[in-house]
Amino acid sequence: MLHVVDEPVKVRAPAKVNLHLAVGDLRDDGYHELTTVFQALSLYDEVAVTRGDALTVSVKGEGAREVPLDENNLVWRAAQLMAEKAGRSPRIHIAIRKGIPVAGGLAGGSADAAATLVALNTLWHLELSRGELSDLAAELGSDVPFSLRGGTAMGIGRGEQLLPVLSRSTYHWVLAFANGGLSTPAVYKELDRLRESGTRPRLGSADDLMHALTVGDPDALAPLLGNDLQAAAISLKPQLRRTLRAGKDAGALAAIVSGSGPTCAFLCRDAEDAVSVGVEVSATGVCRTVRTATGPVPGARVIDTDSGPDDPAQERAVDGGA
Ligand SMILES: C[C@](O)(CO)[C@H](O)COP(=O)(O)OP(=O)(O)OC[C@H]1O[C@@H](n2ccc(N)nc2=O)[C@H](O)[C@@H]1O
Ligand SMILES: Nc1ncnc2c1ncn2[C@@H]1O[C@H](COP(=O)(O)OP(=O)(O)OP(=O)(O)O)[C@@H](O)[C@H]1O
Repeated sequence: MLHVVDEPVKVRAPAKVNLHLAVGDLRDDGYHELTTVFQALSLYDEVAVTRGDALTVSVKGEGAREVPLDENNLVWRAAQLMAEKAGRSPRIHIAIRKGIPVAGGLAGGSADAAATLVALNTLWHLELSRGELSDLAAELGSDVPFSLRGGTAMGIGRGEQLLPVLSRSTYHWVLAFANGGLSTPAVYKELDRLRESGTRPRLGSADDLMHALTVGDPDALAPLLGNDLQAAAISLKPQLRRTLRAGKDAGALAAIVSGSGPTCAFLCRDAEDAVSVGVEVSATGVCRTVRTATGPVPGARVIDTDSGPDDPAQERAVDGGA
């Protein structure tokens, strides 16, 4: 699709949940060896890129005040990386509309970075392949290649090397956003500390979970969800226990911390159950707000200007939200 020069290129990128997150040993480079299964969710950030005089960033939406507007923003680094690759200067404005909570364990910053790569590939007519974009994505962060790809995929290495996963059917989720975020490095560090101070069980192989995904039955998938970072996230934010319990009590099939937390994700049997779980969790007051989402959905994609996170079919707040 050829874009008119001054028209913004808008890209929408999804949040993720780790259905399985097995954390191995700490490597010499400071990262942990992972075996993870990602699923992309219908909760989105939107990034609009236009030509400008200099590289500038603006942010609005969910948690916007906590997001840096300088080189500490992942989109800034994504723009610089693309500019280097293209041999040009990044004279652009990047407008981010956040639907994904900041530092929530849902890969919001990674979504924005992936969206920026896709947007600049279009704006500058670079025609980089998905593979080339994925290599650049891996330089920006471990979750960024998955934000680009979406769907359901296994991540190995530090999570950046993706392998295909066969997945049937659509899953229905409730996401409970917490007050405040958790720092990803701090959660990994806490897991190391917990492991040093006692034997903690480690998640086994993802084989059974992968089989359940090929069948597509949420009841079979639910008991197989697992996250080695969950204990560490709870250790840093003990109130997450109550949130997880509220999801189970409300009738969710499973309740897990998403990635490094503190967002909790509740797997539900169908769309109707998701709404009732969301309403009930919201009424308990254990979290800041509640959203329903489905997965898997595609990764970062250029969108038409008249659709996006406000599209009620894509992201819904649960009525009666806290
Ligand atoms: C928790 C997850 O979201 C699960 O998918 C990811 O592992 C985190 O991915 P991310 O936010 O893209 O993380 P990065 O920006 O690559 O790394 C941030 C920090 O998290 C820790 N980190 C991250 C990935 C990994 N495999 N091992 C780690 O120990 C390291 O301290 C690293 O310095
Ligand atoms: N575009 C961005 N959106 C949100 N936070 C950003 C962005 N760029 C940089 N940051 C910084 O990165 C930190 C982590 O943000 P992010 O929302 O990506 O966390 P997360 O969802 O927990 O990440 P992950 O699930 O990949 O570990 C924030 O506290 C913020 O300071």
